[in-house]
Amino acid sequence: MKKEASSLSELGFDADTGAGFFRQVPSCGRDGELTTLRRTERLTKVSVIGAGNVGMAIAQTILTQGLTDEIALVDAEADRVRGEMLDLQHAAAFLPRVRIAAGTDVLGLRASDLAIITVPRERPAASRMGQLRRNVALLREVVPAVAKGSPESLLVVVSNPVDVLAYAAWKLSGFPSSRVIGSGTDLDPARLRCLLAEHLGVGAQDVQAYMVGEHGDGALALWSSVRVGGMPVLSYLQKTHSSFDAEALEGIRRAVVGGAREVIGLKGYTSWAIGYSVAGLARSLLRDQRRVHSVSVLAKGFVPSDVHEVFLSLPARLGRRGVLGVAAELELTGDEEMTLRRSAETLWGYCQELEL
Ligand SMILES: NC(=O)c1ccc[n+]([C@@H]2O[C@H](COP(=O)([O-])OP(=O)(O)OC[C@H]3O[C@@H](n4cnc5c(N)ncnc54)[C@H](O)[C@@H]3O)[C@@H](O)[C@H]2O)c1
Repeated sequence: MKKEASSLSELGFDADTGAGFFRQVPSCGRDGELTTLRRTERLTKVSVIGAGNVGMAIAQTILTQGLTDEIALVDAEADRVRGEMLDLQHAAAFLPRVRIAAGTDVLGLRASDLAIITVPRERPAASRMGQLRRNVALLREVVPAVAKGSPESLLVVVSNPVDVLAYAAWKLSGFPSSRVIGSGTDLDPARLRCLLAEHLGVGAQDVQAYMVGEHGDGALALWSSVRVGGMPVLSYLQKTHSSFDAEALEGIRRAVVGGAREVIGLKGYTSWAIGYSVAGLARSLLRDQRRVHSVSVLAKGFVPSDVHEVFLSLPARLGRRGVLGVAAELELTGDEEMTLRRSAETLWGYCQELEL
């Protein structure tokens, strides 16, 4: 495919960066000399590895929310990633200045503050373990390269199965666990919040709800955390709904965790909601917001289990240095505690088989 120029220097103009267009201020270094900038002047860089449906939804949400000065896209498909870069650059013309670059080589990535992993493509496999081995084989290429080029970076893993892949990324990066996060169940309560917001006639942002555990079918709703304006929603539903029981709650939970499957069945993939979820994580991390998100973190010592080193979603405080803390106590029923323990043990089985 014929490539059009993406910069004036590609059309034969000297690289200028405004040197002649503006008069130089004596005390200020030349544009482009980013390595000489003091720490307080340094720009923020987010890298997105995998410029598919999910990677691009994340990149565009981060762009429109003004969370970074630079976005680097990496994808194995050269035309696709260049097309996405150009499209996003044109979109950026409507927004405050952000540099957008793209390439096919993860090894070319340098000095990211946050690297977001959304590879590979989800493809059916004969078994869950088969799929895991295939995905981990790819992470073996990608993660060490990211860690080499951006040794101080925070790492957010979005690829599924996210809990096991976050564990793999932690092992393969050699980073402290506080700098490796799986997007986990941050997204999972979105549908619960939408359903409750509609039922109660409020905005979904006013519905506070957390889910924990394994992302997907095994996610547990922390019912006691579901509140609107500080009011407990569960006791309200109990009072107003005649056949309200554990089964009704499980029905809601299943509808919530099945939400993504329904979207995939209808449009082939999910993108917008995960885009907003991960942009929210990026904001908390890069802007040191110290907000609490339910994300996949090293759960050692935090879940009722003897097994070690699994990544599971728990409410965690996120800031510029990554995971700053994990919920010390969860209000779980005996059954929920059992489910969490079972998830931890199953995930640990997979992690051990991967021999990382
Ligand atoms: N955690 C969550 O809540 C959540 C939600 C949605 C999707 N996902 C996961 O996100 C992942 C991506 O989904 P998608 O719909 O964007 O898939 P996609 O196929 O649209 O995008 C994947 C991209 O990865 C690229 N890629 C593959 N191998 C590569 C390599 N070696 N180097 C660089 N790029 C490579 C492909 O070219 C493709 O563009 C899947 O694992 C999916 O399950 C997670």
